[in-house]
Amino acid sequence: MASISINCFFTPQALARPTRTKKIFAKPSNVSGKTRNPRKTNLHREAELKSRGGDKPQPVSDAGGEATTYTRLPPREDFSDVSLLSSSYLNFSEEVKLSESNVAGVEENVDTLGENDEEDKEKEAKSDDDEDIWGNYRVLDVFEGNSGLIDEDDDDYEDDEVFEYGDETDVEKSGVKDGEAICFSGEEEEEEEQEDEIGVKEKGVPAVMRCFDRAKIYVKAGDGGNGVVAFRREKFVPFGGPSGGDGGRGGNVYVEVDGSMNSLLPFRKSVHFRAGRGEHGRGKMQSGAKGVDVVVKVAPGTVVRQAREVGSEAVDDGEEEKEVLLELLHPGQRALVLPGGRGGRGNASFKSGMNKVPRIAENGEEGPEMWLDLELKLVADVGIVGAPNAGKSTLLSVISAAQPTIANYPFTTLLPNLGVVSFDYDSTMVVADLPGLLEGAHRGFGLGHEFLRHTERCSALVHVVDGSAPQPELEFEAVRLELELFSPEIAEKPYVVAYNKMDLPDAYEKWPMFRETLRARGIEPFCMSAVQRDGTHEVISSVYELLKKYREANAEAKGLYDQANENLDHVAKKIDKERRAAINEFKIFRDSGTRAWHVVGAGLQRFVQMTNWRYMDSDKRFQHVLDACGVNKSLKNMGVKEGDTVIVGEMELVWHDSANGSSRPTESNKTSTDSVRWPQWK
Ligand SMILES: Nc1nc2c(ncn2[C@@H]2O[C@H](COP(=O)(O)OP(=O)(O)OP(=O)(O)O)[C@@H](O)[C@H]2O)c(=O)[nH]1
Ligand SMILES: [Mg+2]
Repeated sequence: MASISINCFFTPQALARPTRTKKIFAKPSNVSGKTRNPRKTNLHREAELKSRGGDKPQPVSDAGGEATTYTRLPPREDFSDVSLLSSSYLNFSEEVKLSESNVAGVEENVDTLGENDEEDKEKEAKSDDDEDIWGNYRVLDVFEGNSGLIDEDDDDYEDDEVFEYGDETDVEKSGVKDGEAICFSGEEEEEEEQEDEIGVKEKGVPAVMRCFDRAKIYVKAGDGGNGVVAFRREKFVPFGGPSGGDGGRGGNVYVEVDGSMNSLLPFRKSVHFRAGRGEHGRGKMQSGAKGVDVVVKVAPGTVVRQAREVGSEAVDDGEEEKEVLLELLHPGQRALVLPGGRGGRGNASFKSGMNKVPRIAENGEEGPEMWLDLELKLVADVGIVGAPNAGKSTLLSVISAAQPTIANYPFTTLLPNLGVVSFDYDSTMVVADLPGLLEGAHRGFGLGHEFLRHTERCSALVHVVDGSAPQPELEFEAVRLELELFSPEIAEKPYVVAYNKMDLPDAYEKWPMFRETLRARGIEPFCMSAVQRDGTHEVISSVYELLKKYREANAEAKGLYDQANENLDHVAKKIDKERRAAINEFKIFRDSGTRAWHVVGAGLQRFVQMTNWRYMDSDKRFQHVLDACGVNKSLKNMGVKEGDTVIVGEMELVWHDSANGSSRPTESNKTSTDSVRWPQWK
């Protein structure tokens, strides 16, 4: 702490604010507001200098240059917004089970839900930040007796008024009870965007049919609970020492494969998944409980990618690179996607030989958040492809217990149907009946294109040809060509050709010709009448043989694949690593528009977020850390001047040069705006 008295001080200006109401609630994250977000002003940055090595020596300010003081600017937001506080009871927790009820009735709900309702719900959810307020309030209670330094003025009562958020009506309205994870339903802004993205291809398809195999969801891990400052007070135990417990860890977000799901349709209703936040620490060395995890259930065959944040200012260049995070194929597979935020340390953790009475505690770390793109690729062994109306669904209905819609017009099948074909007790295969393919399908004509990617996972294909078509050979060629154009990998898969509708005289007559044409190409076609169940067994036996060969050939590779994917927590590990960046890795920019200095670094940002400004020692620690990690020095080298705005993480401060070394806030400032209820720092 010696460096503080010599050099720089960051003194939250909130200390100089006339009432203590806002001071108590002031959160650094709210101080800078959205427009102050350093990331958003990157475009206007004039200079970019790295903290180490790349610093350009700049003339140091004349005024003093020795001692400096930072002063925090007052927050702009109104913290007495009762609507925000109303949801501070929300405890997000418990597993999210995507029940069937989510699926049912989507069609009606999607159209009728008002946008305003959704916005309101989103606001309520976002205000879970206000749990800090709740936590702080409880901390204050602990120290009610030590209030020698407290202003019991009217403002305090205002505080209390603000805290009358036991208005459970709002909570009830939101439909969220304690111990429940939160999912919002209906059409969302991001959902609209999602539809826009694929709307071009899927124009004319009913809303409920769209996106069933693609979804965009928002996941957020729970914030850590706050640590508290407390001291042991007991009869006959003088100087009991610090006893503030640590906050609990926030809940994790998992993605798990649910074997009973076969589409991503439930995500049209439920987009947001938030894990519960950790409980705050308490006196008597009691640590807070861990937040409850959220498990997002997906269908087997779901590919998870990181999505571009909805509303982000990133230039949308259409096919932006999306990293595949996970491929979840087998029921029961579970991946940790987002780890919960760390709990803040209580003052017991800060006890040291030098400081036996620490009056400092940390906020819990904010849980990471992310938008995820989910894409479902069916895990079928065999795919039935062919032109529209060829009899694909009829074939599936005959060989399995599936009951797809069958009708005498093209595009009866809009979504793939799955059926299980069993020859014996242990010889089964999953067969998918796909929507018909048209010429130009690879360019997006018709419906089949959207679903062709499902065949990427199939081991073999059955190509059904409509024998009653004017020229079955041409129809066969056209579909083959589409497959090849869409993906050479699909075209290389082993396949069986089934010439259908042999019961019709027309088809029967064309059969010899068709067979000869294909034989000339080295393909031995099968003929059948799906309606009459003639010849279907041969077709299916033949494709099963292909499948067996494929399975045998891939048995070894599959074993290796499963082993490699046993631990699916790599996403969380990566995120954790990014968040735990060293505190002395930062960059300093100067915004050309606002002329503010931005100090940007993941480690620093996390430090600022976890600093609880209500405790006096936090200021000291903050200044000490900024000094120790070289921020002050770098700023001075770059030519920061008296009165300049400096934004560190999400904290906005004003740089003050001072001629004398003791530029702490005056005593009067401290007492008039004091907000702490424990022994004053001397
Ligand atoms: N006569 C006769 N009609 C058949 C046969 N197989 C299917 N059909 C008829 O052909 C029509 C289309 O059958 P679907 O099974 O719906 O054809 P599909 O290939 O699934 O068609 P889409 O889903 O639209 O691509 C229906 O009217 C069936 O009854 C058959 O072997 N003989
Ligand atoms: Mg069909």
